[in-house]
Amino acid sequence: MTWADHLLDQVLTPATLTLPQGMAQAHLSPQPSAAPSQPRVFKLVLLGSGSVGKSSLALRYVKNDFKSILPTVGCAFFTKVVDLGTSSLKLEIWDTAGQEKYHSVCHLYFRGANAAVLVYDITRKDSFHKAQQWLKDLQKELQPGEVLVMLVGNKTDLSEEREVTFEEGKEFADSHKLLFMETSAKLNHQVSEVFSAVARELLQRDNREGQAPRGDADVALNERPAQQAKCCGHQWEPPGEELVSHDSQRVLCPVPTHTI
Ligand SMILES: Nc1nc2c(ncn2[C@@H]2O[C@H](COP(=O)(O)OP(=O)(O)OP(=O)(O)O)[C@@H](O)[C@H]2O)c(=O)[nH]1
Repeated sequence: MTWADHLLDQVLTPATLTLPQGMAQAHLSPQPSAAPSQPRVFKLVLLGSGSVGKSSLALRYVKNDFKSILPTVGCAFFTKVVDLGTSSLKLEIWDTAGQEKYHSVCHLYFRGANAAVLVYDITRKDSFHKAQQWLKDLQKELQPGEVLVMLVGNKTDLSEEREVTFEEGKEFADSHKLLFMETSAKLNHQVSEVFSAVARELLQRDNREGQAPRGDADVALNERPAQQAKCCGHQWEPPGEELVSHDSQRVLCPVPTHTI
């Protein structure tokens, strides 16, 4: 049995969906669209190799914290309301597992995304190449322009070990019309700027195109066509009973490994 099969087995067993204590459960019945007074909701997915700092960026942004985190299994889920002055929106941040053994599972999470942040570690060339591979995967599975993509080179505090120059990152981003920034989750350098830039661009696009956002995670997971995905020979459907959604909380979905 491969790791992906093993993970899917866990996903298909509702008993494994242990919810962190003290968190309310939100049932996955279809939700009405957000009322006009509610902030618009956008789904952002973090993609990239293992250990590049995806969870650390999310944790820094949502909780302004930096600490040792176990590798993500499956996906972790955060929400944050972003105040952009004249308007605000709610970002649902899906933090995917970067280890290669979870690669096929991660594809399940970028369905329905409004934005993807491709993260690499500036001290690891291989992670830069992997971010490029993720872009190809996104292009294969999504319509052009369907998802806003930002490239992020993390760990600028380790600049003496740098293997990817700023110019290389910028050049790749420009040639593919991606937003680009370098960050340090450790030093809290440019982290909120990444998410704010994505949020601002999403709002502008949404206003420009007059397109309704896809709604919150609960709704997204109940959209049958998006929900059904073939992976490793399985026809996969999320358990569908429960998903915890709490502002500024990290929730593991669907297979819990650790909570923050
Ligand atoms: N020096 C430095 N270390 C960082 C930074 N961001 C993350 N790290 C460290 O890099 C390691 C991996 O960080 P994670 O946030 O777990 O990486 P990830 O991409 O979520 O990893 P997976 O869950 O395996 O996909 C941890 O030891 C972090 O403390 C950073 O900006 N600078």
